[in-house]
Amino acid sequence: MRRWTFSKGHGTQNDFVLLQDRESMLNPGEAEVRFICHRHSGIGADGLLRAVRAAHIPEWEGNPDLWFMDYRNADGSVAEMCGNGIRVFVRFLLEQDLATGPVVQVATRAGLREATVYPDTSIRVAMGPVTLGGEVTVTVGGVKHRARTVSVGNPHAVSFVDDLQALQLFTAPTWSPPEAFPNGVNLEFVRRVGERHVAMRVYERGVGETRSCGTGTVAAAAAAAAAAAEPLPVSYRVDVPGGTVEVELTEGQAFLTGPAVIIANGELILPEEL
Ligand SMILES: N[C@@H](CCC[C@H](N)C(=O)O)C(=O)O
Repeated sequence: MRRWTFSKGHGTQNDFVLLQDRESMLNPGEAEVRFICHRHSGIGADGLLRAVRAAHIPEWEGNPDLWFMDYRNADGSVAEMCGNGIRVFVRFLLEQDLATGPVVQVATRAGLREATVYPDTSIRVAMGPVTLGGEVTVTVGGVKHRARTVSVGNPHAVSFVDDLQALQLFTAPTWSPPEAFPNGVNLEFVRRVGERHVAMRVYERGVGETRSCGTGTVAAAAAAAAAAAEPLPVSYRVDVPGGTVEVELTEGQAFLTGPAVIIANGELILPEEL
C-alpha cells in the first residue's frame, strides 16, 4: 500500500491537493490524479499541484534548483498554468519551509513566474503576457455564444453575457472553428458589474464548472478592458462564485492578487489497484 503525505488548500475556493515530490519519486499518473481529486472516493479537488525540483522536468530550460509547479486537472490532464494554483503552491512552499518570502520564484510550463507574499492571506503573482485573439462561437447547454480567444499561457474563451445565473454549465462546451482550440479550452462567461468590475462563471478544461479560475479572471479582465478600449495600465475587480480577485493589466504583463490558504495536512492511502 502506498502512503503519500499531502496538503489541501484553495484560492477563492478553486481547490487543490498538494504533494511534495522533490526528487520526482512519486510522479503520479492519470489514474492517481483522478483518484486523489475524486469528490466522493478521494480527497476531492479541482486539481493536483506537485512540487518537484525543476531539474526533473525535461522541458524546463531555466534554473534547475527552482520548485516546478507540476499542475494536473482533476481528470488527470496536464495544464500549462494555474493562476489560483500558483498562489496556493507558494503558500504550501512557505508553510513546509521549502521557500522563504516575500518574493518566491516558481517554474511552470508557461515559464518563470514571480509571486509576492503579503502579510494577510493574499499573494500577488506576475502572470506573464496575455494574448488576445479573434472571435469564436462556443456552445454550452445547447446555447451558442460569441467569445474571444485569450491566452494566459493556457487557452481561454471569454464571452460577455447579461445573466450569469441563466447559464447551464453542466456539460463541456464545443466550439467553432474546431482548430481554434486544438488542446481544449477554459470557458469564461463575464458580466459587467460596474466600471472596471466584472463577475464571472467558468467551465474549466479537465474539471467542469469550478468556483474560480485565476487564469480565467486574467483572461476576463483583459477581454473586458479591450472591449472598453481602456488604456493600460488598468486594474479590474473580478468576482467569482468563490470570492474576489484583483487583476492588473500592464503592457506585456498581468498581475493577479488573491487569497491562498492551506486548510489540511494529512496522509493519503492509495489503493493497490492503481
Ligand atoms: N484553475 C486554474 C486553471 C487550471 C488549468 C485549466 N483547467 C486548464 O486546463 O488550462 C486557474 O486558477 O488558473
